[in-house]
Amino acid sequence: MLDTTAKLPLKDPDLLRQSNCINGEWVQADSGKRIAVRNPATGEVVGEVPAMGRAETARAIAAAEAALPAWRKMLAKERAAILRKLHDLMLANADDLAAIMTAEQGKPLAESKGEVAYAASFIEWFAEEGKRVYGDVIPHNQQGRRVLVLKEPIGVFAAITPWNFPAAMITRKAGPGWAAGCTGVIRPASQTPFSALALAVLAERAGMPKGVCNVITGPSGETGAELTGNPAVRKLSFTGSTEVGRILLEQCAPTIKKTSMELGGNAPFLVFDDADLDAAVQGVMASKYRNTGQTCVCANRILVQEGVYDAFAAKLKDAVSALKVGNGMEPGVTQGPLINPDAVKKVEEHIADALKRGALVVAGGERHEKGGNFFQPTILTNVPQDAQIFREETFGPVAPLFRFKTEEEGIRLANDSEFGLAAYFYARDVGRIFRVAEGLEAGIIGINEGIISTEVAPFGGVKQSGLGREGSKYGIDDYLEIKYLALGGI
Ligand SMILES: NC(=O)C1=CN([C@@H]2O[C@H](COP(=O)(O)OP(=O)(O)OC[C@H]3O[C@@H](n4cnc5c(N)ncnc54)[C@H](OP(=O)(O)O)[C@@H]3O)[C@@H](O)[C@H]2O)C=CC1
Ligand SMILES: O=C(O)CCCC(=O)O
Repeated sequence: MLDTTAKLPLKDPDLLRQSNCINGEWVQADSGKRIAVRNPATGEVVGEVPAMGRAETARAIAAAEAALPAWRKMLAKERAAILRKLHDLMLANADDLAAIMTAEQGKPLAESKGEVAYAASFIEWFAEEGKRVYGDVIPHNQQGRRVLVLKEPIGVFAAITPWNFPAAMITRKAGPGWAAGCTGVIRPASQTPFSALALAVLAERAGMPKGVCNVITGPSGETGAELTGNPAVRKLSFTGSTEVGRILLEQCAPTIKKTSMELGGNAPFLVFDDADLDAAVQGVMASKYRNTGQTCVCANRILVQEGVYDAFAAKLKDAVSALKVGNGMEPGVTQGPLINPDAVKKVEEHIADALKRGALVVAGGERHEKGGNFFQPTILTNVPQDAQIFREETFGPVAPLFRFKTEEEGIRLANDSEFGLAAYFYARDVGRIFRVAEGLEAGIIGINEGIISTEVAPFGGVKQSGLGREGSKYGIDDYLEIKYLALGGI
């Protein structure tokens, strides 16, 4: 195991674990194989984690299955007390959790701290929601009979999570799962396993019984095949690309698992003639450049009505010039690196394609002089609708500005995508606000608002952006089964 203490000084070095948590034991892969995790800002190895295979994944599932009866039998109030403690521990250790996250993911330290608080908020929220899982009494249509509806934990869940939100995408899944009385196996992205393992350390300290929280790392094919194929897993929750979501859905089909899929987006961001342009610029900055453009709800297509197009582009250019690119550990940095060299190539490809079709570079447009995975915050104008960037999620710091004439055209362009996760628009006319909000095909609509993420709201998409909702009172439903009791002879 690598000595990580010098590279990443933490107040509590025990939070950085290079082993996996199965049934409360901290273990290595049977093969002894390990995966190196690199800091995307420096290329340095942050540490190593076990390369678990199918057998170890099956053991983690068996541990969750064994822990299930006692955990589901506990009072929701008792589970909530443990979850509340976990929430408090996350906040108490926020500096260390943020440092671990920035080291493995690259986002600026302030954003990492924000994510730790966001991640903890799901634990707190669902600790409370778990106490309010009510059933129903349905009035019968015959004398002497009654119908009672119970909601019960679905069983063992699996969570497969991405690298862009190494903590929050876990707690948004495991929080409702644990609160509902389910036990689980968490399989984080290979690029960002340390945040997940640190959460397992804190869950243990919070008093979570052995086997309730298992975290495994390893090749996605093998671990994924077991998590989707094992009949003991009754629920899979995935956040990641639509392409992988499709594969996982297929793999879950033989054992008919309940699935939640939070997949790719291609968010339109409409700026109408009547918008407050300064507010719209702020909204784009918050939505587009958050996490260096690497979120599934980042504005991907900025559609600007022709009357305000030039003024908006000029204001956006000013705002982008204030961004500071660098290692997220450095003070003042607002844009960290992209996750890996492939991500940089994809951004370059989208820009080159747009330029070939007549777009103009207003800001950035190239790799950053710092080299590595750093890229300049970019604005493109006059982007045509046949550009690749119109169809595909860029997942990088590129704001492409498209032009539209009428409200109808704006809505049509916004909906011209197979995806439908988030959509945003800025306008002031109240009639327009309703027409556009109702006309947009997306699960989340930001209206004069660039940040739509909060634990109190249902997060999820329509069309090929996924299935199900996470967060809010609805987020626990996917971890519950409905059972109805038909009572006769009364
Ligand atoms: N909706 C979202 O929030 C996200 C969307 N994306 C989109 O996807 C693109 C590619 O990013 P990428 O990281 O490759 O996303 P992926 O969908 O490939 O990865 C997401 C998670 O799924 C795992 N995974 C990948 N393949 C399998 C498999 N066959 N079985 C089980 N698990 C699997 C990954 O593991 P491992 O890390 O080992 O590969 C990771 O934990 C991005 O550019 C972006 O457009 C990406 C991340 C999040
Ligand atoms: O990009 C994602 O994978 C999820 C978006 C994070 C959020 O805003 O909740």
